[in-house]
Amino acid sequence: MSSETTPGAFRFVRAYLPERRAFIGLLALTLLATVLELSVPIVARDLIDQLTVGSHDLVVTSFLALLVILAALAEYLASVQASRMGLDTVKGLRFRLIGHLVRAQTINLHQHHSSELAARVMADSEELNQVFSTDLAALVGGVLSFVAVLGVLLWLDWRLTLVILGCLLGGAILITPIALSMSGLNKQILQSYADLTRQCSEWFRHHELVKVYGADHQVDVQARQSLQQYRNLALREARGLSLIGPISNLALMASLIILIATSTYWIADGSMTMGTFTAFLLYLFGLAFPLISMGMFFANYQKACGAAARLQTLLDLPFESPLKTAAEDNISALQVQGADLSLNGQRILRQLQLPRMHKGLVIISGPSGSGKTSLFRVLLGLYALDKGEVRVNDVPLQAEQLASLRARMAWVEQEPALFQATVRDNLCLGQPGIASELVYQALFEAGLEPWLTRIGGNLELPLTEQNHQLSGGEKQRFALARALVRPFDVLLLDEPTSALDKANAQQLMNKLREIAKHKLVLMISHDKSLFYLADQVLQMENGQLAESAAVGRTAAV
Ligand SMILES: Nc1ncnc2c1ncn2[C@@H]1O[C@H](COP(=O)(O)OP(=O)(O)OP(=O)(O)O)[C@@H](O)[C@H]1O
Repeated sequence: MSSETTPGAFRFVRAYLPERRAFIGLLALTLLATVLELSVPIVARDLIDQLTVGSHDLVVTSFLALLVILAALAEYLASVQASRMGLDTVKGLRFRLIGHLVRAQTINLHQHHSSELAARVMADSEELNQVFSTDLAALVGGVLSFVAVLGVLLWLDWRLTLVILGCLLGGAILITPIALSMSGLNKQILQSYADLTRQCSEWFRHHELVKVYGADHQVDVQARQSLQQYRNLALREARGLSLIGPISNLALMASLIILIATSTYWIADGSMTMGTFTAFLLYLFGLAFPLISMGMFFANYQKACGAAARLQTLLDLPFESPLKTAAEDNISALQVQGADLSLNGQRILRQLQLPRMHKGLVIISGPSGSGKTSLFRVLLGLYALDKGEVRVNDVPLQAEQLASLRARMAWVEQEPALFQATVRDNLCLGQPGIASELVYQALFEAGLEPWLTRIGGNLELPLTEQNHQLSGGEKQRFALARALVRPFDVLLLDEPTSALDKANAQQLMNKLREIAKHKLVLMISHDKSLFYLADQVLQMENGQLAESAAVGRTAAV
């Protein structure tokens, strides 16, 4: 489905709606509640007619009390069932959205702010929850009781019924355009909410920068503007929704006045009993409330359609590869042939050729912006090439092999990304259940023994969002430890020594040389003093390989 089409909210959530059984349950409970509620005025009429002639039957009174209690119980159960259905629906939808977004193509995700995506997954879907829980139950009950009440009223007095119905339908007609305007407005409100969430997240995440650069006043200005914009949109919506109540009340009041005026006349001339009048009064609400709930459903459904359209654009983001579990194939050789890559109209890699590599330490160097990190992303399958191929074990890499490829690769990013999670969870990413001994070993191998001692060897220590528990260099080594925890054939390191002092850099290089005896280690570095340790140095320039030099080591590549 294209992002331009607005899917009906029903069509959009169809896949996540609960089983038919749940709907039948809701319908049965609502039907029961409606029948019980509709029986109350009839029994009340008999009781009042008895009281007006001075008699009183205890059985009728007890029956009426029982009906009221049972009606309340059935209504309660129907309401719980509706909430359960709404919550299950939104749970399924959110699960699909989260799963889709973590598997969507990296390049598309780069266009969105993570907080905005999070806000959309949670806030937009909440609109659908409202419609498919409370409103849906009210609608089902409303339609049932509307039809039943209409039948009873026509039987009691058809002329009066038609007059009252006319007043109520007039109210419903007035409400319709208000409801219809909700879809577009709600899209704007949700976008404004997502924008605000993104801005807040940026301000709070970079609060130190904001303080040091005295940008707090700038934040004030932007915050005031964004909050005002959100408030104005929400107020427009509130104005629309607030009209529904008074219009409904007006229609109800007009009906009531007509009902009382005509009934007084008929009671006086003896053609209507007090009991029938009371029943009519009670049933009037049975007509008005369903109409109000239908109006609310209609308005909220329009809002939900706006939310569904926004969420559909997220589900339209293409997947990076078909979902497949990783196979156990080892990577014995890696090569790049004629790689072309453009991002946002800019050519990043141009006919790049990388020699066939199988083990050893290869350093990739070159000026800033020459495409080294992008090359790593290509090797990891995060960026898809426009032309050319990555060859794994001498065969062109296919999208469906990505999971297998990644299962044999370990990546140490340029700016180590750490989760706000425990040390263990950060290190065992994608490898839950790894023994603590292996985690400690990876930390030792990455040269983090002193840090581990400082935190008392506590793998359950939670890292904060800003990861202040680690220095810049420690973060780099922590990212290396995360890579070393997993089994791999190829280790990709993006400037791993940039934040290390000489001693730690030397220690890291010794470790990499050791690994390179059996595995392929690709390392991006600007540090020429390390080149002598490499088996090969590849020099990149302007998205191409400028130079390739075998250095006097084992020359295993
Ligand atoms: N997702 C993207 N969207 C747009 N441009 C991108 C994207 N990723 C990388 N680029 C651009 O590609 C070019 C190469 O970036 P890359 O990070 O690969 O360079 P690099 O050689 O690793 O640089 P450095 O040594 O400074 O880390 C840069 O100009 C960058 O702006």
